[in-house]
Amino acid sequence: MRFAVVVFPGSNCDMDLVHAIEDVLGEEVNPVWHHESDLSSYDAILLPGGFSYGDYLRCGSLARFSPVMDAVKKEAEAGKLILGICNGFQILTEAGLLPGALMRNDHLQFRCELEPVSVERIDSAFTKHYAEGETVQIPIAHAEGNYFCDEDTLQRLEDNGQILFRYAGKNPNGSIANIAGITNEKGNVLGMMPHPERAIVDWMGSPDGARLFTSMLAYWKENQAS
Ligand SMILES: NC(=O)CC[C@H](N)C(=O)O
Repeated sequence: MRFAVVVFPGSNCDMDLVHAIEDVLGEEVNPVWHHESDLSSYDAILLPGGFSYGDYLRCGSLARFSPVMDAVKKEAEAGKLILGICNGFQILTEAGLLPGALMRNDHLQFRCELEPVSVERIDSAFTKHYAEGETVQIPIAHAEGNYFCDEDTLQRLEDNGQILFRYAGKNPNGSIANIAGITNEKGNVLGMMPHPERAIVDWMGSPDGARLFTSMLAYWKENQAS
């Protein structure tokens, strides 16, 4: 399986993601500069965390105009797996690949802490290696993780099972319905505020993020076979 990690000016979790894919999966992974216009040779595209374009105007609002985003949209439509983590999630909402928006945390502080997160369904491409009803520990690190959408959109997210992760402890940012991560309707595009690449082995505080990556690989292998 070939992974692309898109690097925007201001990304700072790109190499963490590259190492996570190498260490957890041992699969091929390439950092790809945001000027790239063809991602067709990749099976999965990862948008990392950070401060793209210095978070000017609004997190992700400038990165969504990067040339690479047309290619990301094209591969998303083709059904490839797209994962946006933190700033990557913000870019996916700004680009319209996911509904809703990420606003400033309600307390206006940057929060960096290990967070209990409930896995809402395990029949998705990203969560098949988790257990039903499991609460995992994955760190957050953001100032704008306060997910918001209108009531109709929220109802649709709930009805379609698009909410994959919710904060299971005290809501750390004011996010509506405790949302920590959502997919698109087809389920191949995931945006999440917690950082699974920062939780892949015990010494990091939790190994729980690793299974998100192993889930993606297992899903891809199954789809290859069919
Ligand atoms: N770790 C990150 O990706 C941070 C995202 C964004 N810069 C924020 O503070 O919300």
